[in-house]
Amino acid sequence: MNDLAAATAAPLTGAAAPAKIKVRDVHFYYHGYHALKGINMDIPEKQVTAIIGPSGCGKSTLLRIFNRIYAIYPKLEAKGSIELDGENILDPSYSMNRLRTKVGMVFQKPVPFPMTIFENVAYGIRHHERLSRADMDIRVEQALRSAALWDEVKDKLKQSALGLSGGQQQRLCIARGIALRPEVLLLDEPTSALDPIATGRIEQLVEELKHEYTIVIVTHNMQQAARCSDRTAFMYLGELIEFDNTEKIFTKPGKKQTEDYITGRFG
Ligand SMILES: Nc1ncnc2c1ncn2[C@@H]1O[C@H](COP(=O)(O)OP(=O)(O)OP(=O)(O)O)[C@@H](O)[C@H]1O
Repeated sequence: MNDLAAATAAPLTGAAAPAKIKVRDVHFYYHGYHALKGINMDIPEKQVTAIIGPSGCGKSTLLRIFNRIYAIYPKLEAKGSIELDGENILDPSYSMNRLRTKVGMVFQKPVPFPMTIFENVAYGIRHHERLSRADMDIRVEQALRSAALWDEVKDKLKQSALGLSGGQQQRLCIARGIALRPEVLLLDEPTSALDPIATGRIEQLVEELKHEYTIVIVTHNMQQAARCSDRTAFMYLGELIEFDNTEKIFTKPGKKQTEDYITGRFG
């Protein structure tokens, strides 16, 4: 195969992993404001994809489309298609309930519910499934273990989640997301409210979770993207400028705008 044929045959990701999510010509409008302009990308399965770029470039908007959270607000509109395992999640016939079980989301600021640690995790499960008490205990323990929080909370499951530290609260929110057994985990600046030790713990957790989940993380922190992602997408003014292996983006970016951003010349 010559170079041109090889390049044509290669998936958009250029990565070995198959695409879990295929984004095709996605545009997004906030009351007419054109916030995303024709995004095309393949998010590889069971890898970590980081989205970076200056403030206001559309990172969070793109992430939020992956679970259609914008649909709860009137007059916000997405065009194009986002295929999750081959089905377009932007199609209104794709049920929100189904999407919630497949795609979990963790926000910038951990917001535990004002209830016990156990109930924080069990609450979402009850919405989707009927489990016996024993099965629920097992599910909650599994989720807390996966979020690397079990050992710290196993003796105080009946205490309020509001008494946990910020880093523990964020891991609890991750446990809450994992409890529904999603396939994709969206993390919107999950460590920006945390100290360096708690941040390190979450980054380590992301590294562990990627063996089971497809992870997309929005971060302002370029070192974080470099440390914990396999692929990095650089966005600017609503456009996807470059999307490649993280190492390449940070050592040999293909576009000048990417280079200017990662070398701190703007942003
Ligand atoms: N609810 C909204 N209504 C109107 N415009 C919005 C709304 N949310 C975001 N925008 C605009 O859409 C653009 C993209 O915003 P978005 O929050 O996705 O950027 P971002 O890259 O995540 O920024 P940051 O890094 O500051 O969080 C910005 O110009 C922003 O002002």
